[in-house]
Amino acid sequence: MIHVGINGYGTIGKRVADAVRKQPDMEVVGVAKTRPNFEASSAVEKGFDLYAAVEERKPRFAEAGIDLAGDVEELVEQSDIVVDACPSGIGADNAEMYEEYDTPALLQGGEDAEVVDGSFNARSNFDTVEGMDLVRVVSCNTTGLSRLVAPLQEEYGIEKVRATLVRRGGDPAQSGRGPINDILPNPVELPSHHGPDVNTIFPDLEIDTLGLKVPATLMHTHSINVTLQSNPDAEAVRELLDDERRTFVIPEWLGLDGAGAIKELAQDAGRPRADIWENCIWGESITVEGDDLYLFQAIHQESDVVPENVDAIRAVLGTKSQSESIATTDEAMGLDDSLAPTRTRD
Ligand SMILES: NC(=O)C1=CN([C@@H]2O[C@H](COP(=O)(O)OP(=O)(O)OC[C@H]3O[C@@H](n4cnc5c(N)ncnc54)[C@H](O)[C@@H]3O)[C@@H](O)[C@H]2O)C=CC1
Ligand SMILES: O=C(OP(=O)(O)O)[C@H](O)COP(=O)(O)O
Repeated sequence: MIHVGINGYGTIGKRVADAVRKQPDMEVVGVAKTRPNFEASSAVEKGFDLYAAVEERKPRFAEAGIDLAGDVEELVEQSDIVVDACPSGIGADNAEMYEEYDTPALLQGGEDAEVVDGSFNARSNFDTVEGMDLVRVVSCNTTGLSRLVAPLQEEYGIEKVRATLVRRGGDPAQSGRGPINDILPNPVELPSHHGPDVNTIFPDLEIDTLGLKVPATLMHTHSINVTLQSNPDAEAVRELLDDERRTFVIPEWLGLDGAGAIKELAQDAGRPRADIWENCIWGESITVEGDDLYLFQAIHQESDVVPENVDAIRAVLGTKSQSESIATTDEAMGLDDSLAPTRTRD
């Protein structure tokens, strides 16, 4: 059994904790929280041991009637690996603690590439992180781009990727974020961090990325142009992408016109928290003009990195091969249960 600690139990941390708990080869040691809130309450309800991330705030847990199993340092010491899902920048601050206890850790996409020994995407570079102390699971958008690049690169070769990322303003519970009535170039300078981040996974790839932020909370949407090194027809590209494990090529008949409908489908399919772990690629958008491929895809920012974190645990510890790990993760999480009966998988 791999003993996994989760430090930071918010949007990403709570999802990773649930996914890790479902794995046949993993056990959640506990989760660290800074304060008692609704997420601490649900962690207790789920039976996760709670550890205090900030010593001085321990009395607040006692006042809320929440028992603590210890301090975050104890969690780190007892864990074979820690998934750090703290807000951007805090993961880098925590690196010293992980080093002190000689516990490898996964940081998230909000951290800078320079902070870690390597960046990770299960489909693209699983074998590169074994034995590393500090690994970054790249951001939701970067994960979505990497999953797309990997099969296209292998099958057709890529001359250049140009991606415009229409980013949700905040997650549904982040009531303080925006914009609420605007469309912002964000960042206004090129490239956005996503292109250089994709290059931490594919060092030699030519890629330009532009970002916008819009008043939406459900998903990001990508407008993609890939100049290929060969000229496949659109149907071949559709089949290639449909055969990937963590992509969902949306058939036209489903009538999914946007993120709202996709989330509704996930809810109807009984997905936990209506999560969509796959890239959602509109089948009709897949178009090839000469050697230029175009498509639209939607990315569920709160959950696409969750199976990636699970695979990164095994990749760092070297306990399973890439294909074994991805298959185990997907089966345990229910990712193999397609959102709609559009394909069969071996
Ligand atoms: N929310 C998203 O859409 C995605 C976020 N990420 C990345 O994941 C990381 C976490 O993001 P979210 O889960 O969205 O943030 P969040 O704010 O929802 O959750 C972070 C949690 O960590 C807690 N925390 C704060 N300081 C802490 C400390 N010192 N020790 C332990 N816990 C602490 C917060 O109270 C909160 O519960 C960031 O690097 C972010 O860039 C990556 C992909 C998507
Ligand atoms: O990793 C994410 O997005 P990103 O790939 O645009 O940085 C998550 O959606 C978090 O982004 P945020 O920094 O806007 O909360």
